[in-house]
Amino acid sequence: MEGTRSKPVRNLPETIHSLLGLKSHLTSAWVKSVCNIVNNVPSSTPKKKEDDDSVSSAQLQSIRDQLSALTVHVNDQNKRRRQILNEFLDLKGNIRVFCRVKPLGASDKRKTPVTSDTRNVIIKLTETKRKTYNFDRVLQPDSSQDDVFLEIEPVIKSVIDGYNACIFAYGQTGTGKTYTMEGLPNSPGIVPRAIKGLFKQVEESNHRFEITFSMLEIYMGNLKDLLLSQATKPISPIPPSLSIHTDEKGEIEIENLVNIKVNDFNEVFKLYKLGCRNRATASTNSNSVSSRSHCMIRVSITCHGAPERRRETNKIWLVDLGGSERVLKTKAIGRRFDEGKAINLSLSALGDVINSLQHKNSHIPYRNSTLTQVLKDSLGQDSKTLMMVHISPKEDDLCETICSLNFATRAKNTHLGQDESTEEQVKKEALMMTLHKKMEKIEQEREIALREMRNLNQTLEKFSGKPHVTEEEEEDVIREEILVTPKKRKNKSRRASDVFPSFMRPTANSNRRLSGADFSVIPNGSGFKSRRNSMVSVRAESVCLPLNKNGFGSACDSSDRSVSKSTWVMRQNTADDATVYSQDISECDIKLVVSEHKPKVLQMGTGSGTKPRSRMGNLEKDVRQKMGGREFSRINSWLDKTQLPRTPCPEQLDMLLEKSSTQSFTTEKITGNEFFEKLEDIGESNGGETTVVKPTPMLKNLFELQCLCSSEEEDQILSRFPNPSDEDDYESLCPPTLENDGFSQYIDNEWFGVNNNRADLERDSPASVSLLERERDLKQLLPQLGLDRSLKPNSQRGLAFADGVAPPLLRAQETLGERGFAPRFMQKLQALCFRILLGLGFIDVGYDNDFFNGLMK
Ligand SMILES: Nc1ncnc2c1ncn2[C@@H]1O[C@H](COP(=O)(O)OP(=O)(O)OP(=O)(O)O)[C@@H](O)[C@H]1O
Repeated sequence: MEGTRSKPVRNLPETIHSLLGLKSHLTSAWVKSVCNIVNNVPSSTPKKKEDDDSVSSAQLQSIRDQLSALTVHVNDQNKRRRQILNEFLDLKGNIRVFCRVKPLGASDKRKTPVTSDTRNVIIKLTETKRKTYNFDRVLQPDSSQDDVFLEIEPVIKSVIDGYNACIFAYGQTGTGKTYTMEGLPNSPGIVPRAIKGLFKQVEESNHRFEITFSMLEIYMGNLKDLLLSQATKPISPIPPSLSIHTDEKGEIEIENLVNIKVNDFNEVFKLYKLGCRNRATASTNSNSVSSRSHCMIRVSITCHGAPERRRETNKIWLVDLGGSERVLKTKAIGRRFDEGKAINLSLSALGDVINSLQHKNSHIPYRNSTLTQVLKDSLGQDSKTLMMVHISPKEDDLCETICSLNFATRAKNTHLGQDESTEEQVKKEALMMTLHKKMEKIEQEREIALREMRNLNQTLEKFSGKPHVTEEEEEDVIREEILVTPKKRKNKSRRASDVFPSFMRPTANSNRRLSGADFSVIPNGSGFKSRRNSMVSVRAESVCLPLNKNGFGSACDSSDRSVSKSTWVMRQNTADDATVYSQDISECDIKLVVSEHKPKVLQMGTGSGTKPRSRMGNLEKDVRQKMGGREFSRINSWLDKTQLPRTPCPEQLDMLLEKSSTQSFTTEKITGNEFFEKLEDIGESNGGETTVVKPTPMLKNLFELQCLCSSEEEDQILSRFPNPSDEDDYESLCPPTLENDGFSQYIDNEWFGVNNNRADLERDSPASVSLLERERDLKQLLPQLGLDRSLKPNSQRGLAFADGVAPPLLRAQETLGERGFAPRFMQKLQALCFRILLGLGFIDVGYDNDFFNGLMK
């Protein structure tokens, strides 16, 4: 800089000299032209900018035009692809039957009577007699899960194209149905691959899809929602009964079935795990964890504004059928026998339906079983059906294998296999190959177009700050707004109990049928409160079951009737019933007594004779579950409501930690803390300065967590804590005493480390087992929550916890200041802790004075 500035000074004489030398050139024309240049310099910059602006806006418009053209092009390609795929699947057959042969076990050295090639299964009946069964495809014992999915893929694509589809696994118990459908962690089966495939297709598509997930079970002819946690106690709320309906378009809808919107595979996986836990399995002679029911997964897909799709909303059913086997062979008795009978009856009905469809009969006997009623719109017409028949190559299983193969033969497309001449088959194969190639070409072109669209969108976003929104996407946003808004007004509707005399009010059962888990409240006395402000207790007062000689009546022989009349009741499994659950008993009559809960003033101390707050834990759970009902559309909130106890999931924790500004416990004097504003002025005034305790990150953030109860629930909980308007009313300031129930009896104070006298915790209760399973998670989570850092090295009763004892999550003693706060503070604190417990899902945990005293030490 120095150099450049001094240079003209140094060269000034030379410059003057040269200018003087040039003076002959300083004509008026020269001066004018220089002036022009000089004039143009300042004015040229803004002008250039204007040009840039006009160019970029033109560019933007051109990008938009290109995007619109590409959208049209891709839509067109989608349409063509759909047509070709449909043609391809038509040639293959809309109902296709595959056979999968299970590999022989290492210990099974005997010779197998089953041999196979890619299309045929040959059974050696005697030394001289062989029988051949042919299929659309035979998956031989060495076939992998990849090979299976390769055959499934076109069906998944057709689901994206708006067709209904149904893939089910059929076969004798233990032949690998669950292996094919679910697979193992290292070799996933059809269900995870299909769902992943769907999400991949959705991602690649230029449309917006909404995907929902449901999971149900047909057990003994009755439907059970697998996404609803089973009630474990007699007083738990009864889940809504499911019933099958056909809408005006002929689509099947299952009323009250939980249908949860899912955004990615992980969400589906969580729900799937939840559903599997609720499944009915038992040990049979053939399989130690045999499915005693049909497990059905439904994935529904909605896409608005895609006219090239067959339907706006369509679905795919993925069904793991119950194991078929001759009940004589299994020597099943009692419930096992009934289960086997029910499974066989519904499988036979399924075979009848498929056979009638294949023969294009005028009457299709859908109504013969619950299974076929549910699948009605996904079997036949233009739906894609794929049946995987599983057989065992073992000699011992030969009879079952022949039964399964005969079943499959009935279902098989009569136009395929041996009924076709070789010439016809070759012609068809060639045509299919051509179609396949065409489809591949279109897909490649589409992929290029989509990539280009993505690039253009990025450019557009860079220049204009917002992505290109198609008309369809705009419509979606508007539609979502329209759909979401009315939900908020839901609770304002009047109840039948407000309007009708008692004899006209719906019964508990009809309520359940009509409105899911929404129980009707019978007003008790004149002061009927709205649901928002009243506590409701629900319990089954009496249960009348039509017991026959064999115990509970089997519904399998009247599936039609049982669908509409089935009701749900919990009962404990009897010793001979090893089935993991048994919720649904047909034709039973349940009297529901629903009464309003009146909050009462509580007695101080644990030893009080009367415990007016008894069953409060359950009550809260009831309310939570009831409020849950079918209204949850978000998977996490659904899981929060259905899985107790649970810890915040890792994603929530990440979010929580990210949000957390303070990572360690501190006690300091602050004013106007946001957290305590929520608790109102609970601190003790101290010379004009409010002494409060800065909340721990965990407490603070838990408050914000989604898994905390809704404001409505909070109101209900807080209504149990009387407002101490009258300071002299010491009774009202007593902490609530919740009667221990369920697993809380095993953990009560030990949970919080207040009373360590009880060394021998019982570990065999299912509840305590699940709780202790959580303990491991919680221990791992503590460092993340910053709780471990708050420990004092010599703390006797700090946050350290003995092995095997559940961690004292909320015993953050340092944070809670000194003793001597007014009872009012105690009371508010209890309310807060209760909320946190509820948020964490530990609502069953009983707590009493000791807990709070320990907390305050
Ligand atoms: N193709 C296969 N390759 C490897 N293992 C298999 C295969 N098929 C089945 N198995 C194994 O055989 C066992 C029984 O299989 P699975 O539970 O899937 O049978 P299932 O037909 O679903 O029985 P059920 O009807 O009683 O539920 C499992 O341990 C499974 O891993």
